[in-house]
Amino acid sequence: MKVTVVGAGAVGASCAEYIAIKNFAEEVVLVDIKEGFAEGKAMDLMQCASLNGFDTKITGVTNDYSKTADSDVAVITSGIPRKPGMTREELISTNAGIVKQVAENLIKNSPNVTIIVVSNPMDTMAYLAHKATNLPKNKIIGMGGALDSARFKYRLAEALECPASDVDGMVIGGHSDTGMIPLTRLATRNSVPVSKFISNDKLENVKEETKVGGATLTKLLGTSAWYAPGAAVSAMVHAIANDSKKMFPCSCLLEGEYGLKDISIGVPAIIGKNGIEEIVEIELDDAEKAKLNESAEAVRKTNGLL
Ligand SMILES: NC(=O)c1ccc[n+]([C@@H]2O[C@H](COP(=O)([O-])OP(=O)(O)OC[C@H]3O[C@@H](n4cnc5c(N)ncnc54)[C@H](O)[C@@H]3O)[C@@H](O)[C@H]2O)c1
Repeated sequence: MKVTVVGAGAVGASCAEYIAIKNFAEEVVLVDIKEGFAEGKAMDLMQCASLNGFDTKITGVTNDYSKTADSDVAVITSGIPRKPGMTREELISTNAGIVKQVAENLIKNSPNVTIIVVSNPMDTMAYLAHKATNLPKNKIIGMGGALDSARFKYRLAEALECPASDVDGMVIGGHSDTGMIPLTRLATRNSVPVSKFISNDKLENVKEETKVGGATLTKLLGTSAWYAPGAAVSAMVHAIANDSKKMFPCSCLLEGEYGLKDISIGVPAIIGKNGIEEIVEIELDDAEKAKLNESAEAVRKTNGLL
């Protein structure tokens, strides 16, 4: 498998590193617009090969898409991240132009590529990638829910005072501080509803901490996070490479599922060699349905700024 990662910054490089460490891809091409930056990151990462025991070949190029030709998967992380106090939506004016141009360059060189969009505001950037490339809807996946769900599980494990591997949970909806919907009703610890272990107040707190998970880190770091975002993308790339049919909540173009149309937003989907193999429609209660509709309205408002 050949993977292109556009943007060799914090998230792009972390994603390339996790892909290499998992040792399932033949080649990762890092692309950046900053002269020499991707080449430098690729060289640094390749110097980990003998230490971390991987054979994946990582190369870096400055804005040369000919080197990305025939990629199976491309990850778009190019663009600016938020600074403390900013919302993801505020990045649209800079990132929309970058994502559109990058998506067009990618498909010129890899017409059969599956694209994973990471740049924010992610749901709108995934929608834009659909419009810019006209790829089949299963070939463009927005990464948000995989990360938000990992953050949800982290907060659940913290509240339950148990290992994260004991808990399961999912976040759907828009990838924004207000649009995320952590599904506390369905979260479990080894199949037992988490409400058996913690109070409703604590569960409400977990939900709120999850929603501002990115903002909390941005405040601490001065820029947005990269390790968990990189790990979340690499898990999705791995599912495509292995045709694992693993379920991730991710931003999918909806055509009537969940009663929504012409919008890319976070819902559970099966990920395999064809990208989105199937959108899974789970039964939501009335409150969750209302939240999803509200979240979709907010995403549509941001889409209107394109
Ligand atoms: N979806 C998510 O869950 C999630 C999580 C974290 C970050 N993000 C988003 O990912 C993006 C990247 O974040 P980061 O922390 O890696 O930022 P960063 O600044 O560290 O890296 C971005 C890189 O993109 C490059 N770039 C800019 N324009 C480009 C172009 N036209 N072509 C190629 N490269 C270009 C920059 O030179 C830079 O190296 C941001 O928009 C951020 O908000 C999304």
